[in-house]
Amino acid sequence: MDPSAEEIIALAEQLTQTAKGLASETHPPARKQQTACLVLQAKQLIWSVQDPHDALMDHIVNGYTISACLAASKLGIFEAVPLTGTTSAKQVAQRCNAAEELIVRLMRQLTCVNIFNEVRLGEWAHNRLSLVHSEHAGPTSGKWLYTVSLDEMMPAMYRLNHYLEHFGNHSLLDTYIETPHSWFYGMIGKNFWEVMNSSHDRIENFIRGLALFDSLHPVVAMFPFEKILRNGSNPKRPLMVDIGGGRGLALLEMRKGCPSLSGDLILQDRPCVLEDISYDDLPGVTKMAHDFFQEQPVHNAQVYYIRRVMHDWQDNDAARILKAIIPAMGPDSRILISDMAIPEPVTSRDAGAIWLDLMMMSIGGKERTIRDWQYLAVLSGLKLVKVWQEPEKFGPLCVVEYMLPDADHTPSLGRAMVDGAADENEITTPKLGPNDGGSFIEYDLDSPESRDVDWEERTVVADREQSMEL
Ligand SMILES: C[S@@+](CC[C@H](N)C(=O)[O-])C[C@H]1O[C@@H](n2cnc3c(N)ncnc32)[C@H](O)[C@@H]1O
Repeated sequence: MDPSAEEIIALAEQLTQTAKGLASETHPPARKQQTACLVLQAKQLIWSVQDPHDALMDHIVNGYTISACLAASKLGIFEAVPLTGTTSAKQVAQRCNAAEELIVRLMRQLTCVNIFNEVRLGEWAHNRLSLVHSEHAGPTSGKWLYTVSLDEMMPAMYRLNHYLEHFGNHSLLDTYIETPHSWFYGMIGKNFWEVMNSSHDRIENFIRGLALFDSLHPVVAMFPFEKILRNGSNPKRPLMVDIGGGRGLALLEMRKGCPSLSGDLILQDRPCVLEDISYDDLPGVTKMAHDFFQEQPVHNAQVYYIRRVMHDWQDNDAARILKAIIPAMGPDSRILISDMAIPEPVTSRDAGAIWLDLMMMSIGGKERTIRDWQYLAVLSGLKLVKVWQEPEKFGPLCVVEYMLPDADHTPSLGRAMVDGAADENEITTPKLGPNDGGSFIEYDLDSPESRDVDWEERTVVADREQSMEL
């Protein structure tokens, strides 16, 4: 079980090689990738050599670090320490209107995990790991991500074992109103949105935090809209309906990023969400109150777009949302779902995203694997054309492309991207033979091995396939 000296040396040498490569790399995206690789290799080295009890202790420390971070954030400690220079615990205590001893004890915990430097006894300065928590970091501050992910959502999931003890081990997966989240906040009988809307601060903080996730979840970069929609584009035909579109930011990105496409952009959401959005916020976008469980009123749009919505819903309700769109679809209309496709099997490099599935579990939702997206297509009576995914750029985020089962257009573009040989006109308007079935290939639901995995070591030994073509 314990690694041999040779294995440890090999891991350390691998790390040195990656560090040397990084030192000579100047291209920012490549540097980012190499840095991620270096961090993963460093973690692998630690996991190999660390005493298992020490590793367990690290998890315990993490739990307490989180509570120290949240309390520090609430007290304003991250802002009370100046951007440059140092400050004493006494000054921080005065600025935060809190007891000095409290400040010292919280900052000690943070200092131990390299959030803040204690430059002299009782005197602290920011470092790169503390600054990101602070409003000093401007719009990229992680503060609001923390507020949503940890302050609002985590306490419920942290108590999952108590929830299961109370409701039983077969509960949770078929309810939205008896969830860990609604239970923790004493609002059994209310769904997630009702709990969120129960306080103005709560929903405000949530929306603010969610907005930060926007920059991590692009629209135009994840699907070749202009290439695929070009031939069907027509000023008289709706271009895109953003269903459950929130504040409509996806549509703004679409208009800006795809200038060659014409047609209306329509934002659908609940009336209370749309009320707050002015015309100036969303120039050129039509707002339309619509309950997505009711039949879709906009017919023959090129795209029915659904981002970060389906993961709120379990399969039967997710299928209801999709079935409500089907009667409105034209022969070449597409449903594009931008969510996540959990890699199977997961590995350590997926940890930065997989936690979202547990967060969704706490409110009765779920993230899906490609097989789950396939299942949802069958349940809804749709054809899964392709799952667009570029793990190196966007991790497990993906765009799932559904069409009507007998759709007369399918995007062979994906294949062309792989082959690099097809003529562009052929690509966008392929004519299929009666049994062609488009790019719909059989997916073996019993075999999750979409990655080449060394099961002995449980490490990925080859790159995950990009944009899995189905
Ligand atoms: C997580 S947000 C995603 C918002 C947006 N698509 C984005 O990516 O920023 C889920 C959205 O679904 C909307 N929603 C929830 N139930 C709905 C319903 N029955 N009909 C229409 N929209 C609904 C919510 O109001 C919210 O804006």
